[in-house]
This record gives sequence, structure tokens and C-alpha cells, in this order.
Amino acid sequence: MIELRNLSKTFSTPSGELHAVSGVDLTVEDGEVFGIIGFSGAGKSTLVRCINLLERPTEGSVIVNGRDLVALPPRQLREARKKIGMIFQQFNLLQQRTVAANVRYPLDIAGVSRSEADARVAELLELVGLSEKARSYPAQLSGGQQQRVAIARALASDPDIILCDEATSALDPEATRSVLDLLKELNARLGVTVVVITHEMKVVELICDRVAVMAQGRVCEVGAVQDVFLHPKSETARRLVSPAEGHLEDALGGELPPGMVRIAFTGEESGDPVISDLSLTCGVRVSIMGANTQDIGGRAFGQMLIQLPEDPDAADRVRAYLDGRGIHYEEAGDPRMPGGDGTGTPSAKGGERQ
Ligand SMILES: Nc1ncnc2c1ncn2[C@@H]1O[C@H](COP(=O)(O)OP(=O)(O)OP(=O)(O)O)[C@@H](O)[C@H]1O
Repeated sequence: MIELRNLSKTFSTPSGELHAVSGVDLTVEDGEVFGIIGFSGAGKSTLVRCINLLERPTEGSVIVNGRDLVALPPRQLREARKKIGMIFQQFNLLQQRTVAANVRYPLDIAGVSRSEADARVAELLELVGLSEKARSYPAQLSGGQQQRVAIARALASDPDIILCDEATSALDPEATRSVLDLLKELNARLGVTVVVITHEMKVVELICDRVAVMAQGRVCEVGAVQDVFLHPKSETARRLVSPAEGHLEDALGGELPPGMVRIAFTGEESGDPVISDLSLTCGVRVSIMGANTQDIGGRAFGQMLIQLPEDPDAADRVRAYLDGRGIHYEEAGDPRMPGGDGTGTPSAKGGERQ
């Protein structure tokens, strides 16, 4: 288990003190795939680097498997760190060494015998599906393959935890998917706890069990991925889940007009037929104001922002239709603004079905 208690990290910069992480309390359970999401500069990387003390916190504790890393003497800290692997956006492989030599590197440092290291490298490369690339150099591999090498290297010391700092941000969608699938598989097979730092909600949706949302160095929301996806409570979560809503809000000076509704698709429905069927059934026209849905095999995933008709009866018919089909929706916009429900909770009808 990872327990961060009142964790803060302040940097001294020429323009003064910069509070990159402020008073974070967070618990990651054993065997979880845990996401930390936020926009650029939110403090995600600093926070994750505090977990293995690549950054030493200015204040607070980092308790891993019951021991506060901050309080450990250097030798014990080195031992504890071996149980925390890390992968990075730019892979950080040694370019002059082969794939096998990269994976072997931590084993050499740990003084593992040659024959044992050979066997372990072969096993790890097989685990990440790269046995036939053992003699290749990183530059001869695709980005996705290089990240697999980095994962194999991170696994070499048999860690309990793998920290992933924007591990798929430099990859195309296909490679992203395959690296995330691999991490999920390793989590299931080896029971390794995975902490994923990302600015992409898609990454969180694909592999995480729970997610913490960060803004300005603080955690503003923590919850099961499904809950945060369907009912984002913080401004940051709402903008990450439904970017179109944020863009529209900005364009309109911070407030959305009444009658705008955010529909969440979680794979049960296909987005376009829902909207056309809704129009036909309710006899109304709805405007799609924005969407970040993806159709995968005829099923939609993501969020769609629609404008309900001005006529209250027609708008009620649309809400009744969505309720009747069990489609999750919430009134869009910042609930703290005039016209919102002021609570950040799901609207009276929508969204409470699940
Ligand atoms: N070594 C450092 N010295 C000074 N300031 C730093 C240092 N590292 C990070 N910061 C600052 O701390 C804040 C948080 O940075 P951090 O990289 O943790 O955010 P992030 O959410 O990971 O963003 P990104 O996704 O852009 O990396 C930023 O304002 C950043 O400029």
C-alpha cells in the first residue's frame, strides 16, 4: 500500500517559492491500477516522483508497505526503492546498449550472477512480447516497443509498484493501447500495483480502477473511474471528462446557457443512433454542441454535450427519453454558477440510475 500523508513539495525558483504539491493525502491499495490525472503543471510528475523519492518532499510522509521512506536511512531507502519500478514518457533507455542489455542493467547493478541474469532477461522479454528483439538497439524499435523494453527493465527487480509518468504520451493510439493492455495484464498476472500519471481521461478509462484529479498541486477529487466519469464534481474533472464543455464555457465567458446536458456513453449505446432516435421519438431537434465520443465496434464511449429545446415540455420529453433508456446525463456547466444545482451532484433525474 502507498500512503501519502500531508505531502508537499516546494521548489525555490528565481521568482520565489513554487508550491508544486501542497498537502496531498492519498492512499493507493495493493494491486490497484491508480490514475493521477490533471492538466499540465498540476503537479502530477512531482507527486509521483515523491513516491520513490526521486524528489524529496518538503513536508509529509510517503509510507510504502508500512514504512515511511522519508525517514529511512540511505541503505534501507535504496532497498525499498528497488521495489518501486518507474517508466517515463521518453522511455529513458540506454541507446548504445541492446534491448537485452537494457533490461539486464538493474540486474548487473544488483550483482545478480550472469546465468541468473540471462534467464531473467529472457523471461522478462518474453513477458513483454519482445524475445526476438533481444539483440536490437532501442533506435531500431518503435516507440511502443521501446516502452515495452522500459517496462521489462522496470520489472527486473521484481517490484511491488510500477510508477508510469505519462508513459503513453509519446505514442500513437495503437501503441498506447498495446502498452496499456500490457500494464493491465501485468497488474492482473503479477499483482503489481500500477500508478499512472496522465493528462488523458482515455488512459484512465482504459486501465485504472480509481483516479485522483489534481489541480494546482492539490487533489481535488478521488473516486472510482466510473463515478468520476459519470459524475465529475470538480471543475478540473469536468473539463477533463468533457473537454467540449470547457471550450464552450471559455468561449461564452465562463457560463453555459440553461438546458445544456452532458450525456455519458459507457459502451452500451451507439452515440449517433441515440441522438437521431431521440429526435424522432420526442419530435424535437437537439443540437450537438460538442462530443468526444469514440465508436468502438458500434458502441460509444465518451461524452456528448447537447442543447435541449427551449420549450420546457419538449425538454422534459428528452429527459424522460434519456431516463427511459437508462442513459446517463447531467446538467452541464459549473454547478456553482447561477443556473446550476449548486451541489455538483447528479441532476434529479439523470445519472442516478447507476
Ligand atoms: N525542479 C523544478 N524546479 C522548479 N519548478 C519545478 C520543478 N519541477 C517542477 N516544477 C514546477 O512545479 C509545477 C508542477 O510541475 P509538474 O511537472 O509536477 O506538473 P505536471 O502536472 O506533471 O505537468 P506536466 O504534465 O506538464 O509535466 C510546475 O509549475 C513546474 O514548473
